[in-house]
Amino acid sequence: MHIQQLQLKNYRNYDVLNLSFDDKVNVIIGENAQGKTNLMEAIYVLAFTKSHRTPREKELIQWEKEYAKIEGTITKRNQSFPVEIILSTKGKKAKLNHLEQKRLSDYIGALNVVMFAPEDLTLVKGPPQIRRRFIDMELGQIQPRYIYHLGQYQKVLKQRNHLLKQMQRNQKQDPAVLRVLTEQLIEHATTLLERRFAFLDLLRKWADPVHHQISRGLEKLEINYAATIEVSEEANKATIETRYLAKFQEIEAKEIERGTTLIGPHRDDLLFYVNKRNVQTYGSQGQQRTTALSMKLAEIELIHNEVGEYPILLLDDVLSELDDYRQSHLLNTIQGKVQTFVSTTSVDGINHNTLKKAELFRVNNGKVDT
Ligand SMILES: Nc1ncnc2c1ncn2[C@@H]1O[C@H](COP(=O)(O)OP(=O)(O)OP(=O)(O)O)[C@@H](O)[C@H]1O
Repeated sequence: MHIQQLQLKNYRNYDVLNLSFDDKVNVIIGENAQGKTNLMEAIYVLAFTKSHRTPREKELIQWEKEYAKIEGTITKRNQSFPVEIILSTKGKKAKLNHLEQKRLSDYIGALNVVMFAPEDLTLVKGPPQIRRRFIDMELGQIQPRYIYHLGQYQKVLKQRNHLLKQMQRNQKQDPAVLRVLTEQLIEHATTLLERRFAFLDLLRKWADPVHHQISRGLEKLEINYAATIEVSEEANKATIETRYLAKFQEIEAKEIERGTTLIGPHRDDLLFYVNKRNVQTYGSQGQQRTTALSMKLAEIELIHNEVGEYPILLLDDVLSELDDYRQSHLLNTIQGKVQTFVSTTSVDGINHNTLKKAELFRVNNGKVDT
């Protein structure tokens, strides 16, 4: 799939922008703070309805303006269709084929995007929420129903945490209410866990050969899911539910004492092993980078396999962070089949042929010259 056109209005430092893209490689070049990431971010928002760098959507609207609009024309399975996101101080609207979608989960998935930015290099070493976010975003874009379940889980989690806080403060609360919320939480937690296990199975299938190749055959990558209950990935729904229930009963007093929910998918993590050693603890910086790159490349193949089309790849200021070998591997892999956007302050040191043939966009203070 690819994005043919992009129009922005009041988006970050862009007043009005109207661009047509090459369906192979587009290089966004400019000095610091001119709007390169803003442009990449706009494409990301068009896919996910939210930014990769801030949860505060107000920041996306140009200062002093009431709303921001991102419009795109997407080509997928040989058909072109418009997509649109409108952000305003009152909320957010997502339109597909000019029709407003009631639920964002009905919109997400229309456009598939894989973003690779310097912060993704911390996927391995960084805090667990980075890895949970990775699973949630990537799984969500191939299975929009997952986003719905995630939303339901978060809603109940919030209510349950609120209740536990009240119980912690010795405010009179009916323990039966806690039991009801626990049951509801378990139901959604089980669905999330089952879907995450299935996703991981797919991810491994692609990540393992990719990693083997980038490491020149020297490394074997394994990815494990660390859940807050003891359960195998093959476990069925009933078993997962039983394990959650038993654990919640075991830790009830502790949860009240702490005033928060201590187990569930919101506390799970991914563990990466290279040649049987944990990369988070023992991996060199190079191995951690290779692992992060393997995950991104695996995602591209996974989406291709699940959706039937390659996603759009956004490489935001990340090529210069990779050494020549990893850079070439990445560019060779995507060459000719993945519409790619590369942002950079300079093309010096990026010698790959793919970039020499790319369409250039020069960004200067919220204006773009082609
Ligand atoms: N809501 C907003 N309204 C207007 N301008 C904004 C808004 N948010 C950010 N900006 C401006 O956008 C610019 C930053 O753009 P961006 O993050 O795309 O930089 P960049 O070109 O990617 O630079 P770098 O190479 O340093 O990452 C800054 O000048 C900032 O002041």
